[in-house]
Amino acid sequence: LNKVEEKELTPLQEALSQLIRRLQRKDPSAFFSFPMTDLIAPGYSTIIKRPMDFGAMKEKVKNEYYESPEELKVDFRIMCENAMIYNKPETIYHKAARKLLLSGMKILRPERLESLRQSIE
Ligand SMILES: CC(=O)c1cc(-c2ccccn2)c2ncccn12
Repeated sequence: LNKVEEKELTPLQEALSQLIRRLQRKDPSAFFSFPMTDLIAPGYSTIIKRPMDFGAMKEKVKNEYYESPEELKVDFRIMCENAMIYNKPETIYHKAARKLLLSGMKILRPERLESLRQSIE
């Protein structure tokens, strides 16, 4: 290990990081990379009770917050649903969120998470 203690990732952290990489490829405009601010989204913090973004998910993986891939799936769904709540249906953000949710649910489908969990037990 070099001076700055480089922590090895656990198998779960490796698997979750790979899932996030796959999910982020479905957000080419990076609409979901960073938390919303009331500056770019007026009233966001009063309307959305559980803000979530890919950066926050990566931080939770790093801090070993997630104990299973299913917990990551919950945050992913919240992130997409937040955008479909805050943004009107005709906006690019609402449409991007709906599309991202659909493609994400394929990546995170139960069978895949099952076999992933078995592979790291
Ligand atoms: C995801 C979302 O709700 C969102 C992302 C963005 C956004 C805006 C610029 C760059 C990246 N993401 C945004 N802007 C205004 C209102 C809502 N949004």
